[in-house]
Amino acid sequence: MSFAPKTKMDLLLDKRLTLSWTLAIQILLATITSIIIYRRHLHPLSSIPGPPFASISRLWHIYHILKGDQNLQLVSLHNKYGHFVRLAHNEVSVSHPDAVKKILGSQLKKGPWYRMTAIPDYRFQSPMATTDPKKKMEKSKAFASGYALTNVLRSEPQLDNVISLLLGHLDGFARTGKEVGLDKYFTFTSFDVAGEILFSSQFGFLETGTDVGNAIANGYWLSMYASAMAFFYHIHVALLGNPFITWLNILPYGHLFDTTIKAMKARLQDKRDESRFDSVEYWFRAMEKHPEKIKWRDVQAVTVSTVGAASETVSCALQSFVYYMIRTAGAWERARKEVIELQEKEGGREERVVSWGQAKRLVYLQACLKEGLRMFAPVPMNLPRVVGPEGLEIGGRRFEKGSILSVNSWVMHFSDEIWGEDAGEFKPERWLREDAGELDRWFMPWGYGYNSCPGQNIARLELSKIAATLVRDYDISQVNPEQEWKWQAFFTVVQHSWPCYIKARKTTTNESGCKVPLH
Ligand code: HEM
Repeated sequence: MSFAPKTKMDLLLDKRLTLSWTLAIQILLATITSIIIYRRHLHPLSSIPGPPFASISRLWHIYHILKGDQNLQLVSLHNKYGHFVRLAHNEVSVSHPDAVKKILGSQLKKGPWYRMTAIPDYRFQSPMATTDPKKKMEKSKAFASGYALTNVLRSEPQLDNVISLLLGHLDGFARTGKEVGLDKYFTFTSFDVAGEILFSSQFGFLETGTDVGNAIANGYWLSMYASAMAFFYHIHVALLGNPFITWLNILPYGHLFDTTIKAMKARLQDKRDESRFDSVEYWFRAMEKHPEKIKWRDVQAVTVSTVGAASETVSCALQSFVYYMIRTAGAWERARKEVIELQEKEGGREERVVSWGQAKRLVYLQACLKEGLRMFAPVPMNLPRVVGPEGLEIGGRRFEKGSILSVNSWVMHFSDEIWGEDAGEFKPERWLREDAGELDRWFMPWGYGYNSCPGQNIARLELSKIAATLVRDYDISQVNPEQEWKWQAFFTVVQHSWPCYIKARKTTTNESGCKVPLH
């Protein structure tokens, strides 16, 4: 290596290099400053109040997504600023009572955020990932039969089998008196139910009593990643959401994806005759009937996205039901009395799982489930729509083409203006009042409008049967009744860390003379 002194030419080059670096940094700083000034003071949304940092970038929102408290932040910001909060430089969160109808109930294009829901990569364009309303509705229509309640009810006996596996675990905890993490068992159940209803095959969580392949634990990180990276879609595609990564099969939801695709492939090949009429069967038939419209990849995309959409959401709703019911004096007993009275009249007490035919008619229980969904909506993210060329007026404000307006179920569900001063309290009775029908206009755990949850009837079926069976056959109490649960609000919000004790109500005496659960 030579250390020869620098020539004049070298020094000149060094100087030029230093100058060009300085210039580059100055240009960069000037650009950033201009962007900040534009977004803060000149942007069409600049008059909307909100956290100062949110008005200049998406990073304020991302920070709270990663922290897991985006929903509560939004609730308190709306309490402070009113109907409109600037959530990011290009997005306004709206809580005006007309928001649900005017924003979600219209046919505005979905925000670019939804593209992220193409799983495992951008080729898998499910209806959820499709942002154009017409295309999205056309796709959804093609798949609607797989979610129709009358069709899904053909699988009720299989659903009962999965629920019985859950009850078997609960009986085990009742027998030993050990504490149980209901979050874990409810999530196992919702995944296995999804597999059973969609493609007649469970993931094996309940059968093994374990998180097979760590799929659910990994889902936590995936949900965090997805909810933040959705705003940097192109980086996501470059990093993970591309065919190469799919081919490498290294994504952490491997077990869920593999089981789903394996079950579907097996069905396509030779096992189709043995299968019952589950959702995938409807979709295969639609594919055969309209090969020009529905391709094999579309069916894969819909099935994979449905597994994701159908699982943690249901677990969250079930946990919410149990948590609020056991913390509300007299609620569990009242719901139990309702099931027992109905079954004394009609029979069904000996059935391991309460039937849908009965569960759907339990008025108080249904009100409790609904109130649980209001208090703890499983999807805590703002649902964004893009204002079209004609602009949009809401609450006396006009928004121009291209503005992103979004509605958050937590914000709507905690609005005193809509629900009254007791908005923050679990009160199932509000759904039994005469004006309850009115309240439905702002009840949006399923979203609202053309993009609302297509699986809501399946969810109600599952939730009603499990909830009715739990209140009838078990007593549940928190290990520490004072302790609040923990949760993080990413793509979905899933609670954890609220251990419970469980007692089985129907007992019998075993050979050793001990009382054990009857089933
Ligand atoms: C308590 C349980 C559930 C809740 C609270 C819930 C809620 C939601 C919400 C809020 C959305 C998004 C709406 C939007 O972006 O505007 C959604 C989408 C979706 N949900 Fe559910 N869901 C639940 C259970 C289910 C179940 C059991 C299934 C299927 C069996 C399902 C299938 C889907 C699908 C496929 C989508 C994407 C819809 C699309 O864009 O086409 N969900 N759900």
